[in-house]
Amino acid sequence: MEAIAVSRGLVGASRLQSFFADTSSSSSSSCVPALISYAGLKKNVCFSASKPACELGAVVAASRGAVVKGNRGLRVEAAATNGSPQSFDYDVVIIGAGVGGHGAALHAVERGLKTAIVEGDVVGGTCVNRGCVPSKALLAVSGRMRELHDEHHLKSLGIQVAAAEYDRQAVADHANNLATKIRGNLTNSMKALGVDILTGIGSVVAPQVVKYGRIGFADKTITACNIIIATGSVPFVPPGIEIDGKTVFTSDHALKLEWIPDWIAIVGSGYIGLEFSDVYTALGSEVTFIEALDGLMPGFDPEIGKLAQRILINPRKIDYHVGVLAKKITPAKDGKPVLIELVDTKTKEPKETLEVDAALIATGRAPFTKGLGLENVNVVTQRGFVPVDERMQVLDGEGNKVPNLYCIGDANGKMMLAHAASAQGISVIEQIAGRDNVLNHNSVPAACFTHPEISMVGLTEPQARALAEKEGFKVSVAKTSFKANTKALAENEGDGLAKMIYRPDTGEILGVHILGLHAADLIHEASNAIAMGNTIKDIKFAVHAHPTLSEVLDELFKSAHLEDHAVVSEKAAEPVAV
Ligand SMILES: Cc1cc2nc3c(=O)[nH]c(=O)nc-3n(C[C@H](O)[C@H](O)[C@H](O)COP(=O)(O)OP(=O)(O)OC[C@H]3O[C@@H](n4cnc5c(N)ncnc54)[C@H](O)[C@@H]3O)c2cc1C
Ligand SMILES: NC(=O)c1ccc[n+]([C@@H]2O[C@H](COP(=O)([O-])OP(=O)(O)OC[C@H]3O[C@@H](n4cnc5c(N)ncnc54)[C@H](O)[C@@H]3O)[C@@H](O)[C@H]2O)c1
Repeated sequence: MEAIAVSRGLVGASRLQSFFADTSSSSSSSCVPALISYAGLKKNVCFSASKPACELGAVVAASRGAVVKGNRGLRVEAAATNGSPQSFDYDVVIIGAGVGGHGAALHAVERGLKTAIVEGDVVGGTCVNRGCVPSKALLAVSGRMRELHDEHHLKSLGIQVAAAEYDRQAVADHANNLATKIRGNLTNSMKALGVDILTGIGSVVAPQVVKYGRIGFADKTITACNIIIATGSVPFVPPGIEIDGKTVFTSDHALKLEWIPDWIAIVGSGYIGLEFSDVYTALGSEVTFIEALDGLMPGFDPEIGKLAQRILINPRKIDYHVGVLAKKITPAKDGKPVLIELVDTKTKEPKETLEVDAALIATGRAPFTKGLGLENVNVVTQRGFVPVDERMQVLDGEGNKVPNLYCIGDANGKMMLAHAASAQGISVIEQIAGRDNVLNHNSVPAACFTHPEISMVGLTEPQARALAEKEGFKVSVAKTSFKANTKALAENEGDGLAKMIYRPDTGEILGVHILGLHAADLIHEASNAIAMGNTIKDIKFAVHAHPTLSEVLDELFKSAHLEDHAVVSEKAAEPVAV
């Protein structure tokens, strides 16, 4: 047997001792036998199909005979393989350098894993270049414009300003410059930590083998103990809609802010539609929403959606058509406007035809997984999404885990948010490093950066009630208004609501939804509580500085009515030494 060294992954000596002390042996049909030795101890192991060559949080192979700092002497004597390479160029190779891939890469280095990231376009992916970052730059401008144009609001604070104007190109430059800056930050952070950034389109050509290079000329091959797919998503454009990038466009084009249409139809009233309606109306456009479902913002908690309609839609130059699909959209041509043919969503009967200056298509996103070579590892995508289990481990056509292959971020469709992609990446690296980790997606917050903002975590009220009915528990709802908050009133921003859905018997927080000033920042007290498994009884005695917006949540937790046995938690009742 040929000896190969264990690379990088630093495993504590005590953990190694207990590993060798454990005499139980594992076996499976796809067992890969190997002899591990450390400080005179020897153990026959079986690298299971689900974790071949990645035992002990250490990663087997890489440079033969290399001495590894921290695990000097830990050796694996020839783990034979089942078609996989016997040694690897990298412990982890990530395909796609968006926020998901970036988060995974940084954490992999922290865990001592040799890491490469393959990027076919520019570092930063959607979020940095065509998503969160430039859109928030535009929203920063729309927030200020909105305030400066709100004479009533300013007067009530005693402020007078001359009419505010904006320079479209300068606003567009702000968004573009910010994306460039953040892209540079991401690239530098990976380079500084020693992540190899490999340029080209990557694909999986065999288990633990990645090819990359120019499209059609992918001629470089690397091997990896673990592969993480993080290839993200692209705008989904329904059939019948013709994109010309000028008068009919997606968020990819809209973020460049090449012009401000007088009248723009926004197809889809989800996150993108809502955020862009905030931008366009602040910059002077009139907006018409076209929404397939029966109400605007169907993804939000219905009560928050209704309030959002009162605050973010009705007072603005926005009208809407709901329950209709944009069946056909023709770009403006030869002096003719953009034509939008609407049909009833349910009956498909033709409704009216709209004539507008521009149309933004914000009807969701499609996974970017074509050409990834997933068929080489027997993986069948579902509507393009890569099927994964709760640990982001890729599942094959028969529902079995594909060893050493993970998929994170938009490409798996679990939760299309930047921080969710990154959190999934970190969770995967933890597993690769030998620490089991399952991300609780119910604790992942989301925010829509309108003015004011909307944020949420966990279940909506209808979702919670459906679950309660199925599992047989009671649900209660607590609410607090921004109108009762001193800081919000000092800012003259009393419009808003915080709502918590919870179990009165246990104090478990099922969901929190906020609409109001800085809602996107406020949500973290609730999301962290859910992530940590804290109940209302644990946090209702926590002290909040006065006067702050965070007192909105303080009031929310305090106003919950818990059943007697749930009121005093052990933690809260513990005497505190002074
Ligand atoms: C307008 C807009 C605003 C948004 N705002 C927010 C927000 O405020 N907050 C939020 O949380 N989320 C927001 N999102 C969503 C967020 O951008 C995505 O959830 C996030 O970018 C997903 O990250 P990812 O790493 O999975 O994929 P991506 O960011 O899409 O990155 C994937 C990367 O993989 C590369 N790639 C693809 N295929 C290959 C291949 N075969 N080989 C090599 N490289 C490949 C791509 O070039 C890309 O760089 C927004 C999205 C949009 C469109
Ligand atoms: N602040 C943020 O976190 C943020 C901002 C922007 C985007 N995103 C992410 O990007 C993703 C895409 O955003 P999005 O707004 O495009 O999608 P979305 O899924 O949030 O909303 C799409 C909306 O379009 C409607 N729709 C779909 N097809 C239609 C049709 N043919 N005609 C009319 N209406 C139609 C849907 O009913 C839905 O309301 C989301 O998953 C979101 O998580 C997040």
